[in-house]
Amino acid sequence: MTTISFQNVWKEYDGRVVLEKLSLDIAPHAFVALVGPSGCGKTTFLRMLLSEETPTRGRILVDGKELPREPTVDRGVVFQRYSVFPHLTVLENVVLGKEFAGSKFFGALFGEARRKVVEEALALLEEVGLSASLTKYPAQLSGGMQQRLALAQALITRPKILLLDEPFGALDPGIRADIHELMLRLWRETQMTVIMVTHDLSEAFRLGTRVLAFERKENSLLEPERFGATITRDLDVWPPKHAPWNVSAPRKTPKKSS
Ligand SMILES: Nc1ncnc2c1ncn2[C@@H]1O[C@H](COP(=O)(O)OP(=O)(O)OP(=O)(O)O)[C@@H](O)[C@H]1O
Repeated sequence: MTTISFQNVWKEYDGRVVLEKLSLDIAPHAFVALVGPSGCGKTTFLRMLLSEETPTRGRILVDGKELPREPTVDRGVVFQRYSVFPHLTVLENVVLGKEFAGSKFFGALFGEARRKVVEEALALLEEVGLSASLTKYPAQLSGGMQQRLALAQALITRPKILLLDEPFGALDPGIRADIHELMLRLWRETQMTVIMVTHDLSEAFRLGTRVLAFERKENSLLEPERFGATITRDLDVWPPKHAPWNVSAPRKTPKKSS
């Protein structure tokens, strides 16, 4: 079980404050949804958790230890415009995700080990609805299918922390609802902590156990670069999604008002 702690974290670019005074503890196995206006620093928050960016001030601790300086396979990510490997087929892309995780030196898997990974990849690809496209290349897939592939590639390593930057925004509503179910099932079946950026509030509450809103609290007309965004709302979502009685709760589709 993984705990994440932000201790007075600030992020500035060339003296421009993007994020400020971020202090929060994320409980083990949380599913945190981040919402906020465009440009308020949500992706920057994820990139700091991935070690693609470092805080200008403050500390980020995972299980009580400072984050490693480099990205590691126990932190998976799916970005909105994630590029899978164009020269590999759908199946090869997912298998490669596991091969990266299996060897520090990116060694290929052979024999029984490879057979098991291929089986796992096939099962995951079926869950994301790509079974009929195993031998296709990413350029032959729609944008939505490419995102499902990116998700399968990230999930096959069963990361301890999964970071999602609007991964479902491009999917059509039917597939999106199916992937929501898949995402919740995978999250429940593992100890994974998920942190997801979304612009869709209903998605935030549908998937999240906790919803964080980022916003700039103060603005200065004379010094527009002086203030960054911080957490302005921090809501626990009810009912708790960990509860066994909520696991197969039917989803209610809101009726459109005419
Ligand atoms: N490497 C960088 N160098 C300079 N400025 C950057 C860098 N990365 C991000 N920024 C700036 O930081 C601010 C926050 O960017 P970020 O992408 O984190 O916002 P966001 O909330 O994810 O936006 P959106 O919802 O539109 O995706 C933006 O003004 C952006 O221009």
